[in-house]
Amino acid sequence: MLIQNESRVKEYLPITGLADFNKLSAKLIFGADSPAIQENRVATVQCLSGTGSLRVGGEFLARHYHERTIYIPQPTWGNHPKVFTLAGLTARSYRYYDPATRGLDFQGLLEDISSAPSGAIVLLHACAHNPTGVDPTLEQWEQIRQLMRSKALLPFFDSAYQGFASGSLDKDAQSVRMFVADGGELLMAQSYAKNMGLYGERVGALSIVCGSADIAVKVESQLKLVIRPMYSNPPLHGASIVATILKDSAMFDEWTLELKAMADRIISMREQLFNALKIRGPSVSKLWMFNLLVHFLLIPLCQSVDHLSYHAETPGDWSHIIKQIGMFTFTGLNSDQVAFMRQEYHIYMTSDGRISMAGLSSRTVPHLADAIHAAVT
Ligand SMILES: Cc1ncc(COP(=O)(O)O)c(CNOCC(=O)O)c1O
Repeated sequence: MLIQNESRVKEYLPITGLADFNKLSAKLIFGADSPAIQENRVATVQCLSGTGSLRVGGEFLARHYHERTIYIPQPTWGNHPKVFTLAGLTARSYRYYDPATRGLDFQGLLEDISSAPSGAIVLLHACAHNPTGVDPTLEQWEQIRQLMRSKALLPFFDSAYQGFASGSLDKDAQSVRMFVADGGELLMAQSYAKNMGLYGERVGALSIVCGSADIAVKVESQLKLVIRPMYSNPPLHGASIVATILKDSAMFDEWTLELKAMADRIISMREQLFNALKIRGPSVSKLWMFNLLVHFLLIPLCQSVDHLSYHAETPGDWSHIIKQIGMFTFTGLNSDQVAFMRQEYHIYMTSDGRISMAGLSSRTVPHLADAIHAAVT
């Protein structure tokens, strides 16, 4: 890979990073025709990957924004609460995942965001929610946008998987672009760790969409005052790789093809795992049978019993595996079942039952399906 500006290979970058990289990153997420970019209302700084972008954004808000509370989805990426708390914000959660359906708790989300104080900050995963793999539909995103704008809540988008979820860079940015299109403000953290495979290069960007070009200039200068004493200026190499690819149409096209192939492979792993589990029969544990008995026999007999909030002890029909999207799947396996699979099948996943679909192959799917089936029956 020929890195442009060879003569600058080891020189410091400015505090805000590689200018080409910043412009191209904003274009990638907001779209080339974004009104915010055309009106120069976007302040973008290169940061140390997604984590660094979130932290710089958090520190900026703690210093300059009137509300210090940030609402974070429950569950979320494990590092989010610490990043924002250490930046000086107060992290609170909003309901996001429904264990019973292994889908979005949309009602709970709306209720919790509605009860946030006016002006509060709300963290939103742009696509491929980590760890659940559950994303709102476009209609639900529109409802979220209307609610947030009506309460003057400040969106802080986190995009660590653009293009990796659906295979389309534009599709995976739709949620963000809906908010930018309404002319409101937002913060946007971008990571190239996954979608460019640049994990260790620590390449990311923070963009703040402002109300005017004049405010964007002021915001950029305040961002420099956050960055300078934190890490002074960002690394050159990774940002040069990204800028070189985004600038060159042939390389960009090659990248989008590779990205789609990676996303399609993950989607195919989901289908293969779902089919492998389906042919192994229903995941019906004894406890699950007992619950069914209680639910359909005993409860109707004693009407006074409140409707038990019924949670399947096991994930049921597994369709959530193909409904969820992106790198991770929230299987619905509990910590005992995860421990069983570790001990008996040497399969390792986080204790909350999250698996990385990228780690699967056609060869390993049958072994995983055997282990899951043994764990839930
Ligand atoms: C939602 C989200 N935001 C931000 C980030 C930060 O990524 P980075 O700082 O590497 O760009 C990540 C990376 N997570 O890593 C995979 C895992 O959960 O084990 C992320 O998932």
